[in-house]
Amino acid sequence: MFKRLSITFWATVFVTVVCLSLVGVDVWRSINARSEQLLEKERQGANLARAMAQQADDTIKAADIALADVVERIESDGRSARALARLQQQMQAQVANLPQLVGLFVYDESGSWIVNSRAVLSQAYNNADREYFIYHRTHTERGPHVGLPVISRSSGKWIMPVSRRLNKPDGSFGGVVLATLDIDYFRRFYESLDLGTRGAVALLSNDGTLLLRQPFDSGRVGSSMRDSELFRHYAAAAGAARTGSAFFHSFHDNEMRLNSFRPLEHYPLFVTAAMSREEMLENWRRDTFTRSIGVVVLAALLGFFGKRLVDQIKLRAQAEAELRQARDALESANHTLERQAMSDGLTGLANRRQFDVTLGNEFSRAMRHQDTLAFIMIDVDYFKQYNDMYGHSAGDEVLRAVSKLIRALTPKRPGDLTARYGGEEVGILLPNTDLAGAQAVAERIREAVQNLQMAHNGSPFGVVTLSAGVATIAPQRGVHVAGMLVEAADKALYVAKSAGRNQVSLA
Ligand SMILES: Nc1nc2c(ncn2[C@@H]2O[C@H](COP(=O)(O)OP(=O)(O)OP(=O)(O)O)[C@@H](O)[C@H]2O)c(=O)[nH]1
Repeated sequence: MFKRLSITFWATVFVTVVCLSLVGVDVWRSINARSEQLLEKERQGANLARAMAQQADDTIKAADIALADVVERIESDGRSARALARLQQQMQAQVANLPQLVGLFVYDESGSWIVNSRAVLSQAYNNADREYFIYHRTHTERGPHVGLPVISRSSGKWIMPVSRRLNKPDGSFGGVVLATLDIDYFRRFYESLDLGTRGAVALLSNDGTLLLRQPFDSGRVGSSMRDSELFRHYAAAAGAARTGSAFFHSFHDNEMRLNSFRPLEHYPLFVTAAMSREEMLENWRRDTFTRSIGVVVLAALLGFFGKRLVDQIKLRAQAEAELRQARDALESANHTLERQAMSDGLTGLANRRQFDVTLGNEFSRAMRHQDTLAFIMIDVDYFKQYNDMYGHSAGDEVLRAVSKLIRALTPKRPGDLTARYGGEEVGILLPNTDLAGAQAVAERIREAVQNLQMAHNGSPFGVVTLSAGVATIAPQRGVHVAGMLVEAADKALYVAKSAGRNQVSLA
């Protein structure tokens, strides 16, 4: 089946396959590069989330340790002026040691300052209305509480409150110990993270309240994100599944981002590092676009030159087919010419030239193989009279009819040859034939012609007859030549004519 398809078909298939492969490989490479890029960004996001969670955990933990210490001292040393003075110094030292701490404060059960790290006690501020104060007054748990960021009444800065409850000796509410963390401390850290220009990070409580977001927007602090895709996903997960990455539309600006989220180890909070999908794929898009243009141009060039190549092949194939046709026509014309050159136009028998060539060849062969070569010379009787009586054309007809008969009755072995030897003479060459065999052939022909009963009033027989002379030779090198065989047959023919015609005579 394949053999029947032309070379141009295969060339077209080849060029098409090469072009499609080029485009296919590039598409495949692009898809792979995209997956790689996303995977790389996912890894980067996970690392950022880990760093953020660690930083938040460490920052809060350090403040919380200070708080626990203060709680322990007040509850064991009491609230005497001396004890508070000593505590104040210690608190001051703690704040100086921890850069994230803005201040440490102790409030009594009414929300008024008892002692703080600043050494200034103003009664102008009362924090009984703060969320963390209300929380501790209404909750008996002794653990730390991370509150919503607020603007500090004493410093005017954004701070994040971390607090613990103070108990009186009877276990009733005795006030609050508060550490205020500098929001700028978090923001500086978040700014150092590489999230691209459209990235965002956030610190949230496990109940879906936004504590802090970068880019910072004071209006969003404390807002609920319970309806966000991120929080719904996080809240539905449990255990190790709370650490992961997924694409979500931003709750704030609807941008599609890859969010890498992770809970804090010691506090009911979690962080998320989010990178814009558009931005993540920007490099990949640019790269793919440039490369695709290159590939398309390359494929177009390949296609263009491939088409030209196919056209050239087509033209060549056409030219070759035409050449083959011309060659075949020439060969057939040559064969015809050859045949015409070697045969006689009137009788269709071999002509004298072919006879001479064949005689030479067969004579040599007989000499080599020490075979006998026979020759019969046939001549139509009283043919001059026939021509004179019936006309030359009728004479030609007789020659044709006689030749046809002779050819039909001559053996068809290789080397046997019937040729028009002269005007109305026909010669039959019979290799490897003895005298008796050749005589039988001659006699059969003579009889058959006579039996044709072609009227010939110029002949004493009344019909066209012929005479034949038969000769054979077993050629020997240096003794015989081919002409001797013809000569002997000719002589025998003369004898047949002299003896009255319509007979076969042997040499
Ligand atoms: N129609 C025709 N006549 C031919 C052709 N070739 C030779 N002849 C004639 O054949 C005749 C041969 O005559 P001759 O050689 O005298 O012998 P004949 O008349 O046949 O007498 P015998 O051979 O002695 O019986 C001549 O008249 C030639 O013109 C030919 O191609 N066509």
